Amino acid sequence: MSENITIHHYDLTREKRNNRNQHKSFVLWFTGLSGSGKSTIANKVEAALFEKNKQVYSLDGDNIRSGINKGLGFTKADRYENLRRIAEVAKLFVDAGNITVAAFVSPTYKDRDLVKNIIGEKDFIEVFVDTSLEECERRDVKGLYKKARAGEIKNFTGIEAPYDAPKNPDIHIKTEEKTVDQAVEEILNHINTLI
Ligand SMILES: Nc1ncnc2c1ncn2[C@@H]1O[C@H](COP(=O)(O)OS(=O)(=O)O)[C@@H](OP(=O)(O)O)[C@H]1O
Ligand SMILES: Nc1ncnc2c1ncn2[C@@H]1O[C@H](COP(=O)(O)OP(=O)(O)O)[C@@H](O)[C@H]1O
Repeated sequence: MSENITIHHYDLTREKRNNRNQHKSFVLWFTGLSGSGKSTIANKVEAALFEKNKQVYSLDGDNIRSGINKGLGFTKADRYENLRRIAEVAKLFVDAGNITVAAFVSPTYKDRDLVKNIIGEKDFIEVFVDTSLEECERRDVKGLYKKARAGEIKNFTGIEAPYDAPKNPDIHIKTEEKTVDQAVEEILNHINTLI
């Protein structure tokens, strides 16, 4: 099948889009436990970039899991497939000239290696939203930890399923030591030369 597919090259390239936008396109990939603060920080980063007239788009977990990835659950294999598709979508958004914000638990080294390889290392900025399990559980924003502890949710990250903390993230946000606004500022400073 794939040997019969021919790739077409379009005249309107990513470089032309980046030139018109006057900034680079890349992925800010947020990883962390449920309730760590990924969505809260990602949302504010997106808003701040939009205010600066940047071309920016967020891939939202709920939309993805109820749309393109409907039917996938939380086994290792389903998470891997979930993240593989998200990475492919993110790559398209980067090609379209967007600063692409993606906030997904993406729990294992294997998951994040896959994502980085699909997107390409030079376009991938890993943001580790580092919040202890104890604090996430204390926040329990959606009441999911309580359910997981009661055995009502299987394979919950941090409880029954692993989370491999990134060893060398591009940006490391410790939310128990920083406010949301400080985290946003740190991320904007990091990408300053790209935007
Ligand atoms: N078993 C289990 N483990 C972890 N999380 C669970 C689970 N079941 C449902 N949820 C909810 O789904 C959100 C995580 O989805 P992701 O697509 O980011 O997960 S993954 O990257 O494929 O691991 C996650 O959202 P966030 O809280 O925003 O991280 C949870 O609300
Ligand atoms: N410094 C902080 N950074 C991010 N979130 C924080 C911080 N302090 C408290 N919070 C709270 O923690 C919760 C994080 O929830 P959320 O952003 O939905 O996490 P996630 O997307 O990782 O599941 C929010 O209620 C947020 O207000």
